Amino acid sequence: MTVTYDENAAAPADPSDSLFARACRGERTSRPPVWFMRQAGRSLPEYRRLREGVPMLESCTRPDMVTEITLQPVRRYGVDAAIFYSDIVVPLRAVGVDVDVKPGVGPVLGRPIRSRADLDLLRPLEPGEVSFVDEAVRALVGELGGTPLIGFAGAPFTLASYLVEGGPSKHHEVTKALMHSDPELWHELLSRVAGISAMFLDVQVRAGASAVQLFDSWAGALSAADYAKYVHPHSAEVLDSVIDVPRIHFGVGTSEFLPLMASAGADVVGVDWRLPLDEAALRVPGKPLQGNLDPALLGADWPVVEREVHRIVAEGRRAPAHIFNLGHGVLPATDPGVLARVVETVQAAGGAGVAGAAAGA
Ligand SMILES: Cc1c2[nH]c(c1CCC(=O)O)Cc1[nH]c(c(CCC(=O)O)c1C)Cc1[nH]c(c(CCC(=O)O)c1C)Cc1[nH]c(c(C)c1CCC(=O)O)C2
Repeated sequence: MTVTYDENAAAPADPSDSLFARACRGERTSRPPVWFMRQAGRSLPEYRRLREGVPMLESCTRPDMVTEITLQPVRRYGVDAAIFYSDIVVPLRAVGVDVDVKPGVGPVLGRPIRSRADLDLLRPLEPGEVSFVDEAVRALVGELGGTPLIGFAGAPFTLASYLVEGGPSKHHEVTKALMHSDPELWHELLSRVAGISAMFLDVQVRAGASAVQLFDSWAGALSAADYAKYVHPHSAEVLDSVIDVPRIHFGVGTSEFLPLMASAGADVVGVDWRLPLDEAALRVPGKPLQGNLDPALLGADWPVVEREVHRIVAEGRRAPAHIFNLGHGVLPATDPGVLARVVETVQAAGGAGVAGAAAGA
């Protein structure tokens, strides 16, 4: 026994040596790194206190608030990565789109974008228009030390759905009608949104983010054929533009076209709770996977949650590498105590302390 590297010991000083970064590169780790989508936010009392009286999108423009909110779950849970606190519509608002986030609803537009004339509203994002992002990322990278910071953006389809529908939509019917009736307008719209998302990621990466995640939360509303034709090229444009850091590509309900999500340019493929990770590993061979505990199950009795965590850790071993996460974001009513126990359980999995041999390091 010469290997002494303990993966549960204090994080290494360089985020690129972290367990999370190694898993992103496809290295097999002794236990999965763990973080949660929406780990910052309403499930945390300290978040609710800090946000009191400050509108969501305003909080995103205040680097002191962004920094504190991003750090809150890292302190509380000891997760293996931080995710930058912001929102997918922040860069849209920065270019002048009249969008707000309504509590309990989501992003809502003053006026939906549906015609060629409306496209003028979607001009390219200048980095200076989101200087508050640059500032907050730099502050965070300093505070986080060896813990990696994940930057993110909304994928073109998910953002376009909000823009075209004017708000959250169950069936995305106006969006789909536009996509099929006027493909030329559709592609121009997605290409503009892709440029904005790519620049939003670029700002975060240049400021020091260690990885990025592209969220295509509503892509699962599409058929594989429509995804391939109308969306894939634009998501690929965003992912291809990212330099030097790992790219996680996540969608909800996208199990039927997981290989397309991978081929759009993902280093890591995010999987929701519908598809077991061992099955996902067969669909995207060679790709590290991220996921996939059903966030709704966090409300079940602890033995249920614990069994699910163990199942997911075991199934994740069928992939080259696994990053433990939920299958979608933390729900606001989630008990933070349960998330803390999930982190503990994942971090104790896989023979903590005897990391080297199992990690094949
Ligand atoms: C679709 C989407 C949005 N925003 C986002 C997505 C993609 C991920 C997903 O599918 O969940 C991305 C997002 N939004 C937020 C983050 C921060 C980082 C994190 O994950 O912790 C991230 C990564 C903060 C937020 N974004 C939002 C909150 C809640 C705001 C509040 O405190 O009221 C947070 C913490 C608001 C928001 N913004 C959006 C919705 C649907 C909502 C919820 C509206 C509601 O139910 O009140 C759009």
